[in-house]
Amino acid sequence: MSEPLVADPGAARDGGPDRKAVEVAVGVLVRDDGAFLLTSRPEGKAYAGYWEFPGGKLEAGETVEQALRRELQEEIGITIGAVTPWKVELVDYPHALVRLHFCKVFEWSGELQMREAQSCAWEQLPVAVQPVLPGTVPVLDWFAQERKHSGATHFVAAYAGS
Ligand SMILES: Nc1nc2c([nH]c(=O)n2[C@@H]2O[C@H](COP(=O)(O)OP(=O)(O)OP(=O)(O)O)[C@@H](O)[C@H]2O)c(=O)[nH]1
Repeated sequence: MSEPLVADPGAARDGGPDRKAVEVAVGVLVRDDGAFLLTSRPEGKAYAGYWEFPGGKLEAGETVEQALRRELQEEIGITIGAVTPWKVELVDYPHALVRLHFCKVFEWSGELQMREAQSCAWEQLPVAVQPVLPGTVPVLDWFAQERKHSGATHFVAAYAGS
């Protein structure tokens, strides 16, 4: 009998026995005109300068909704209303295996304040800011499907090296 290629298929799917997925709550804020909010990752974090949807890791004992409320208050200074779970995506980065819980948010109060010195942009498809974080790209595809948008969803920076 041949050896199984994978001793624990579940572990392999999650990136290996030592790689437990980090749960992340991500907020997709959508304005009445359909524009959605992207923020740039602050200096000092992995993928600094890449554009993403605001959010962050769940702390011990938190639900996705609780984490999202806390993160959006901490990072961009707003108090969110109802949270609508949208999609869940597992992304295997060199620095981490993350499970992204994308939630739509249509109501919030307070002025946007970039408390971690990020930049922010209200975007439509195709997204004008770049580079976009790899884990963000599928979200743009989901928007494209919902909105029957064809063509590019974002732009990829040309190689600037010599
Ligand atoms: N917030 C956010 N994180 C994302 C997105 N897409 C994506 O792959 N990620 C990944 O999910 C993880 C979120 O971690 P984070 O660093 O933003 O969370 P955090 O604020 O709790 O971080 P900290 O503990 O370093 O302060 C990162 O590995 C990030 O690369 C996204 O659209 N938004």
